[in-house]
Amino acid sequence: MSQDSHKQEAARAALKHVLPELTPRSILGIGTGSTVNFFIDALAAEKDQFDGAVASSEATAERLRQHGIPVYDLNAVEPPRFYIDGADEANHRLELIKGGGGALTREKILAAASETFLCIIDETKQVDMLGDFPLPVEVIPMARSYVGRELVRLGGDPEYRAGFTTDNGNIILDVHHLDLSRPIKAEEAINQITGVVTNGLFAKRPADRLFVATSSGVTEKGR
Ligand SMILES: O=C(CO)[C@H](O)[C@H](O)COP(=O)(O)O
Repeated sequence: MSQDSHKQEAARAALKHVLPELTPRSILGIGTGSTVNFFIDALAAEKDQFDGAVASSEATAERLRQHGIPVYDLNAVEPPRFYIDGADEANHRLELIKGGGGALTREKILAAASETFLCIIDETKQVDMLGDFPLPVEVIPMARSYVGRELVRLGGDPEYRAGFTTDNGNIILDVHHLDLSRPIKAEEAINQITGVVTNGLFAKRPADRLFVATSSGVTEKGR
């Protein structure tokens, strides 16, 4: 099975989990990326079963609208019943690295604001220790050099994501070689740097449930 088929399988498993809990008033938080796109495409057939969605990016909002799914401002609705999103890495404690697509800040807001965070990945994203994937850090543009120097002081090797601007008008530094053996500490330390909007470690708010698509089917892990 291809990686895309695995992503699709994980998305289908999450949808199966979500559907029995939806009411016509339910709001869903929807993440960003190729795995979640499979979820959105499958969700479209069920759009009568819930009210609408809050999107973690302009790209996701556009895809939802194309399917006729209403998209709301987070401030205008009740807390989303579920937040569904992919990840770049997930460890056995369901801590994640996210932000490969650059939507990490809105993703973190939705993960925080939603009742239950479901993460959908293919098996290539499963790791024993976070950190092979460079950690995305969203930064206010004028603080780029300062934040870069501070990240070096923390042991990292930041790389400017050239030509990319987030939906919030900021830049991304992808940080290699950080020691993420204590993910909550690292998440807090990086967020303390003035000029950092947030970083892509989801350790203080890990996923509640992880759906991992493997060659022998989808496994589910909960916290
Ligand atoms: O965090 C993300 C976007 O900011 C994505 O969830 C992450 O990059 C995984 O993407 P994909 O499903 O395309 O592999």
